[in-house]
Amino acid sequence: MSDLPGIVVTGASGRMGQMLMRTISDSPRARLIGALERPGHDWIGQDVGVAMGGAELGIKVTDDPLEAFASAQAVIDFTAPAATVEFATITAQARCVHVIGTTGLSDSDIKKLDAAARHAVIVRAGNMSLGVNLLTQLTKRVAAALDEDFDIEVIEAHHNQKVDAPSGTALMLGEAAAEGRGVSLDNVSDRGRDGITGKRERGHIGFSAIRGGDIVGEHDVLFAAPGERIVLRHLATDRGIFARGALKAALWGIGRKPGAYDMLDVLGLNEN
Ligand SMILES: NC(=O)C1=CN([C@@H]2O[C@H](COP(=O)(O)OP(=O)(O)OC[C@H]3O[C@@H](n4cnc5c(N)ncnc54)[C@H](OP(=O)(O)O)[C@@H]3O)[C@@H](O)[C@H]2O)C=CC1
Ligand SMILES: O=C(O)C1=N[C@H](C(=O)O)C[C@H](O)C1
Repeated sequence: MSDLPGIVVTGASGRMGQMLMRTISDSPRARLIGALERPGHDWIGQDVGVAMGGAELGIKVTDDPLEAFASAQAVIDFTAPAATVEFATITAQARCVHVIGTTGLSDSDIKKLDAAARHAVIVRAGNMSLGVNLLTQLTKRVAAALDEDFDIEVIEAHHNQKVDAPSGTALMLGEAAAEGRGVSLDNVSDRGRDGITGKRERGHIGFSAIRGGDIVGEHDVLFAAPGERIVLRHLATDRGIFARGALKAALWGIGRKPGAYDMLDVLGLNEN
């Protein structure tokens, strides 16, 4: 039996679930030991390799998180807010690393995750790619360097199956811009403009969301002033960037002290 760290993937049949399982199975540094789906899903009881249309992997998809997490060193979770909050109480009991890519979490969900992080390592980010995490640092620096003559707008585009808006990444970029300006995003955020909205307020940070086709994920941070514009842009063309980031986070978290971490910690980009 291999002594590589054992990893469980939740939301196994999802776009990210399948990408994660392929990434882990191909990695020389980790092994896939479990795959979880919701009760009643067609994949329950099937071999996960076969369910994905490939060769047998010797792992049956389960709907029992307690059983699946018991022997895992890490759980990688890209599902939905209610599921992620439920899983966090179980990963905390099992003392395994919980890597969370799920977006659309409410403030109250995040409070519950922070409570679980008192007992277990949680690494959470709305985007696990190196490029976006670097872009948050650039956004913060540009926002700090410019005054409020520059209106900041975050524009994102995603596939037509995405259920939350603004995207987790757009919110990370908005937070970074607000931090650079020394303000709280909650006080300056403009979301979902429609109708007679009145003029744009100086100092506010706007968000716009496009949904269509199979767009993997595109984000612009626009700094617009009279006579000039700066655009910081990230284009994701392959979900492998998120899966590789999540696996890196899982391996980084093993053996670390309990706490709430993000990808800046994992990538060594944290300036604080
Ligand atoms: N942080 C990052 O880098 C990234 C984050 N994401 C985020 O990850 C999440 C998933 O995205 P994506 O893979 O595209 O979405 P999908 O809808 O393709 O996959 C989500 C999966 O989770 C499953 N699921 C939901 N609830 C449960 C549950 N209680 N138990 C087990 N499985 C459950 C769903 O099952 P069912 O279909 O039956 O509901 C589905 O298979 C989203 O929040 C997205 O924004 C995505 C890409 C990158
Ligand atoms: O749902 C997606 O697909 C993505 N979600 C994340 C987000 O909300 O920012 C990350 C990435 O953009 C893809």
